[in-house]
Amino acid sequence: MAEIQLKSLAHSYSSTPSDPADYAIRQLDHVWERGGAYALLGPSGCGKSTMLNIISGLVQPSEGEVLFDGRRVNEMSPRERNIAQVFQFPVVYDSMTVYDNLAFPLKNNKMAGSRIKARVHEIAEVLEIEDKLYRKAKNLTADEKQKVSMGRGLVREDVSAILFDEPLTVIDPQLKWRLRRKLKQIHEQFDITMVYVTHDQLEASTFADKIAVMYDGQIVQFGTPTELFEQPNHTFVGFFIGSPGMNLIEVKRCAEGVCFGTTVIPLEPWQIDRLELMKSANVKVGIRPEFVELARQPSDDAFESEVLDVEDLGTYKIVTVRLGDERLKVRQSEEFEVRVGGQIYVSFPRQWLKLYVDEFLVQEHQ
Ligand SMILES: Nc1ncnc2c1ncn2[C@@H]1O[C@H](COP(=O)(O)OP(=O)(O)OP(=O)(O)O)[C@@H](O)[C@H]1O
Repeated sequence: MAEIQLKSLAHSYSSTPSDPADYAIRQLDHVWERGGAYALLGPSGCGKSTMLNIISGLVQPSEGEVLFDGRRVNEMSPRERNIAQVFQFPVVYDSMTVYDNLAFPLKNNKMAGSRIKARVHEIAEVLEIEDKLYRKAKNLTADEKQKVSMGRGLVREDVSAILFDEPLTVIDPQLKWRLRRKLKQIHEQFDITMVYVTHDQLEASTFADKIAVMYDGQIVQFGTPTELFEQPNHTFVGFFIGSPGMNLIEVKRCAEGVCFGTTVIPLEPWQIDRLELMKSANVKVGIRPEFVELARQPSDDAFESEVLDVEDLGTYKIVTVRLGDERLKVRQSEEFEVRVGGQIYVSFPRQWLKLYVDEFLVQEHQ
């Protein structure tokens, strides 16, 4: 397994890129550490597959370097890089048995017969396809074929990394959860560098120790699921992670902090200091629905608002309130009694109120 470093990497599918929008990957530096379990999370078209294909060597980056353990691999073929890649749809040899499909990459590497047998059985057991080993792949269901496809990647002990490109798309929803857990277990057992591409936050956080969130060809944040939730570095991370996503309000500077309409939101002194140094007019505040507080009685730091909607989700409620012209989502416990059309008082605990300038988080220590 290897540490994978992307150095000043950028990629455009156009031969004459002239502005940032022509790039599928905008210039970035990133390190996937040796043995880590990572997810690459982002919406359709943000550049996830392009990044994976650059790592595996299927795509040559137009700028920058790919280094495995410090060694440049740009000129190396996928085979020379020794990367296993599992795609969205199964890649199996239909006419071969499951056993032969799994043994194929090992035979290619001239592994001894007895070791091949042991390894194929080990992986088949982990993936729960031992009873299918001597069936022809063409007779398997789509789920089973994808398990074989994953097994073909996992079976190789010597790989630099395993890259998964939305591997559970064809898998039945019931099985998806189990397979995700399985992959995590396999990672713990074999300690291989794994990068898992997905647009599903749940899939990313069950599999990965750290998640790289991609947006518009950039990695906007690389952190643990908790960091992405509690301290989103970019408004996109706030919006994309969480259900519902972060409340984001466009604001203007004013004496005590920032304001929208007649609502003034006080800021911490360090936030005011930082804001003074920044010229941009693109200023937002963000707060997650989980951290907004609601009360039936007024208080000094609460704003009067109207309840627009209550969505009961069984174990909790999502309350929509109107504050000025803004609509905010608030997550409340099932027991919290609230009536549509009623008055309610909203407050924003300071530690959870985030300030964004040009979509990036303003931090105390930058
Ligand atoms: N072979 C190609 N030629 C030209 N443009 C491409 C090619 N492959 C991808 N793109 C473009 O590059 C951008 C990034 O695509 P990419 O497939 O890497 O994103 P993604 O995040 O993996 O999306 P998805 O989840 O839909 O697969 C998109 O605008 C896409 O249209």
